[in-house]
Amino acid sequence: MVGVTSPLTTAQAQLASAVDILGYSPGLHEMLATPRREMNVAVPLRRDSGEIVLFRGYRVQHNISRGPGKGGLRYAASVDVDEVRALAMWMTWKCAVVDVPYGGAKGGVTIDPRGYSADELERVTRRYTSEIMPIIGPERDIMAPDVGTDEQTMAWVMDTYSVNLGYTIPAVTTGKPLTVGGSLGRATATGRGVVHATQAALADAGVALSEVRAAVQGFGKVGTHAARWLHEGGARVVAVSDVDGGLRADDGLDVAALLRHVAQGGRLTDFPGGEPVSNAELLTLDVDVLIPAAVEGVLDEETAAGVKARWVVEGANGPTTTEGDRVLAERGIVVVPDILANAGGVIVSYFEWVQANQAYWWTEREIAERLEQRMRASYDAVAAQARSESLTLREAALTIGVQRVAEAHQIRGLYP
Ligand SMILES: NC(=O)C1=CN([C@@H]2O[C@H](COP(=O)(O)OP(=O)(O)OC[C@H]3O[C@@H](n4cnc5c(N)ncnc54)[C@H](OP(=O)(O)O)[C@@H]3O)[C@@H](O)[C@H]2O)C=CC1
Ligand SMILES: O=C(O)CCC(=O)C(=O)O
Repeated sequence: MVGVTSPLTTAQAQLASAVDILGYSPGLHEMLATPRREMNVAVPLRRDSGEIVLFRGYRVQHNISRGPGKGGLRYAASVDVDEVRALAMWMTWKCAVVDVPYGGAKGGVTIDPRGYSADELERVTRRYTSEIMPIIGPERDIMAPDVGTDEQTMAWVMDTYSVNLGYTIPAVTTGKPLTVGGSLGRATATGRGVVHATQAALADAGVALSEVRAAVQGFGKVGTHAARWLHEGGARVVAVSDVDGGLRADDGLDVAALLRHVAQGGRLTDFPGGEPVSNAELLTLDVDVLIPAAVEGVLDEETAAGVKARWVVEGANGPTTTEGDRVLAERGIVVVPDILANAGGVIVSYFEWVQANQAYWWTEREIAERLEQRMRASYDAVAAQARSESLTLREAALTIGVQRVAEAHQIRGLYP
């Protein structure tokens, strides 16, 4: 996507650094680096106009040693198999770091959803699901929304899977609408978890959320809720952006009014309560906390050199390249890594799957409390490892995640 370094290069370099710290053999490294299973499918679509177009679709199960594959489904024109491989690998370490009983998977279709009608997107989703039917299922691989997909997409996937098997199977997807077995709190979970991670990192430095100024890149399913929870927690959100650019207000944006404006169909950049700011400028604003919550690779070596925030909390997957990460570390900027910071989504997806399997629904308060507990416990374990081994938070999170996966292989007898 954005940037010169590909997401797969970044993901592989991160794994290599964890393997180096853990002292693993080349054979084990290769096993951890290699996706367990991949499907590459053609997804034809008859457009509303009658024209036939063809997309590529992928589902990559990077690792299934700790449980079923788990991870989102992305619709974007820039999707390719290597990006999906990287995202699937990050899911593996993420699920292990926050100790949910899953492996890691991800899916993608090379389609820009903005150019297609809802009926067309439904047909694409049903065809893609039918093509990958053999490898998904509530015990095999469970999908969730990612960039360009949403609750409706998950309802179509669940329905297609269910009608093929002849009965309703809500646990095949998470992030579904509540009416078909979705969970309270899933829609807001990733953004909420990002704010729990932010609070935990700030607390390590004796700083309260109410004392900080923050900028959020990306105003989708993650960014909107991150901005909202930051605002509600007393932080001053001074800039937000979407693909068309951003808005800044040095005294703080009225996030509640901005969310209402966007919910009513307004463009973020047309909101009257701020000045324009570009996506590039947003990353180097004079803030305490920077939350990249859009796409990969935006914090490369050059951009990282200009970051003024003291904390970078990765709402997106892979927003920082390996070179960007080195520069941020050298400059003493604390990076709360994606596999920890944005894990709130998969944590509540896990709660949704548990509820669907038991056909018993929890209250919103139970979900919020359990999410916070798990985010806090995961952050504390990563921070303790970072302190005791003199690692960055990313190195600590990766070594915890990679080690848990390697141990699962070892105990199952799959050690090479
Ligand atoms: N959804 C989830 O639960 C989880 C998502 N993530 C990760 O978080 C990130 C965002 O996902 P999500 O919020 O779900 O996706 P959405 O599609 O809901 O939102 C993406 C946002 O990023 C904006 N955007 C797209 N391209 C750019 C760009 N080049 N520069 C700046 N902004 C851009 C979009 O703008 P516009 O709307 O105008 O297109 C939109 O505001 C991804 O990396 C995803 O993998 C991680 C964990 C869980
Ligand atoms: O909720 C999930 O299962 C996974 C969400 C996701 O794709 C991610 O965490 O990157």
